[in-house]
Amino acid sequence: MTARNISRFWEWGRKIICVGRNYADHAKELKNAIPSEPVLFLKPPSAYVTEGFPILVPLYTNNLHHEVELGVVIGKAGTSIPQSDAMDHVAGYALCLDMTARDIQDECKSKGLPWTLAKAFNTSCPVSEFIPKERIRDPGNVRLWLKVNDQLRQSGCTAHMIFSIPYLISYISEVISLEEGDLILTGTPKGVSAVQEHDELQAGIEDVVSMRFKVARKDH
Ligand SMILES: O=C([O-])CC(=O)C(=O)O
Ligand SMILES: [Mg+2]
Repeated sequence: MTARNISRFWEWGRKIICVGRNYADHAKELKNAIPSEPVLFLKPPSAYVTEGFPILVPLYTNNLHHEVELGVVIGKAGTSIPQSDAMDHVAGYALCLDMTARDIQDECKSKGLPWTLAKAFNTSCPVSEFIPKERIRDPGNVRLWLKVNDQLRQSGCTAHMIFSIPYLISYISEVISLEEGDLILTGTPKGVSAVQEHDELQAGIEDVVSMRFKVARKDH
């Protein structure tokens, strides 16, 4: 058996831990309160999709949104990681989309139900190629952007995260042990909007990476 390569972390079957409402401008656009503690939810590894494959719109939504986010790939396992050691547990990054069935999420919110159907469906986590840690010197200060059919929809800077990457690693690992190959999605800045079948999404991290995905309707 060949050694597993972290640059294909999405094939490892590890956890995807997502942080919600980590940018005040996005919390505001959806009329949510600014959180005093991180809001967490999970996606299963079956949510991964890589370039060359389409993002599939679930049959039960009429309002699928894009959310561009910086993903942090864990390279060293840990529990109760202190903030001061947190960056030693990072192998690298990936640009990610947290695809969200907004109509279903709104329904879940109003009924007090979990967001699984809104956030965790197949292809709900498109990812870029793996970005080795050295290629982003300051992950707390990079610009993320997303275009739909060449129109800029999201442009935000990770400097505006409410909770920093070291804080998130420490906070999450207190509750959920982190393992090599896990991915943390750090939340989206403002500008989320609906996508339709045949749309093309392009997203990037300035000077570091860009990626492209088509949207397709799931077959019955
Ligand atoms: O659905 C939401 O608004 C929460 C979320 O994932 C984010 O803020 O990135
Ligand atoms: Mg999100």
